[in-house]
Amino acid sequence: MNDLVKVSDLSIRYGNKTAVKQISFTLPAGQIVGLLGSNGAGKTSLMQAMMGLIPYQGQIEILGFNPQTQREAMLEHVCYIPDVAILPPWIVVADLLQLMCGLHPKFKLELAQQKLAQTIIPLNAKVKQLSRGMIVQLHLAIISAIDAQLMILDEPTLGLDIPARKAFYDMLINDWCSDTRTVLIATHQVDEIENLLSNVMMINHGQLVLNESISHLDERFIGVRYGLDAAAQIEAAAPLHRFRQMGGECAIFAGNAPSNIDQLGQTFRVELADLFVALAQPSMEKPHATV
Ligand SMILES: Nc1ncnc2c1ncn2[C@@H]1O[C@H](COP(=O)(O)OP(=O)(O)OP(=O)(O)O)[C@@H](O)[C@H]1O
Repeated sequence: MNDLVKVSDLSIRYGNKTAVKQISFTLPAGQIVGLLGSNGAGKTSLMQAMMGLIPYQGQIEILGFNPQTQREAMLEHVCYIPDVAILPPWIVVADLLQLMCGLHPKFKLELAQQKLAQTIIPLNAKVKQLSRGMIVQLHLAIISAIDAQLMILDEPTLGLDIPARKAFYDMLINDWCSDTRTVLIATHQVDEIENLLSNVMMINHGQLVLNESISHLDERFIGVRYGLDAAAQIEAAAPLHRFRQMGGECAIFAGNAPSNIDQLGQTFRVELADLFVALAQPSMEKPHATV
């Protein structure tokens, strides 16, 4: 498989603080990968290291380039957007497009203009005169006109309302993603991206606690809603996580579900948000959850 990203044994330190601890993973082409983790888990640090913006220990290869020593060449094929919801309010749309030509070598001005022509955004408007939804459309026109192979988005929909967030992801998937491109998205909005992702990575306290394709999650994790009569058996089977939902007790198992789980209660597919909570618990001991 064609791996666009290879990370091995990556650690990131800020003084005495270790933000990312010896993580390894690869990202093949054609994936939409969600990078999930609690506040301070290490998502931004990982992305910044991948972009060669901060020092790190270990190996990172982005499209065959070393981000530390070959950053300029790497950036011709990669697009990193720390926060797409922020554009300078004073800038005129047409000038922004021109600015982008200087900022990214693979920015296709004509393509961005075509995309904008499909919206009601006037080229002579200032960003501050646009509605939030229009600003999202402007961002999307810019992003989808970047002919990169790897897109790295850090909290792309921060501050946007629900329709604008949905529009952002719809257009990202429809207009930018392809079999040869991969996008890595760090977000806290687990629910809204669950159905878009091909893969999910979860970081907890700088460690990679999950790296899995969405299609395989069902094979690895199962949930069960159970009554009081089954509580002792569920507890004895050491679930990864237990929680209450709609007045019922629920448990999540990771590969160690009791063989008679169907008889203990009603089984269900584990949602990413619940898995996230399960794997992001303060306890670092997760005997059944392996990457
Ligand atoms: N420049 C810095 N100097 C010192 N410590 C830092 C610096 N940047 C990040 N950290 C620390 O590294 C850890 C990881 O931070 P990081 O920003 O990568 O997390 P994150 O997962 O992106 O968090 P959030 O979801 O809150 O944005 C945190 O403990 C943070 O305090």
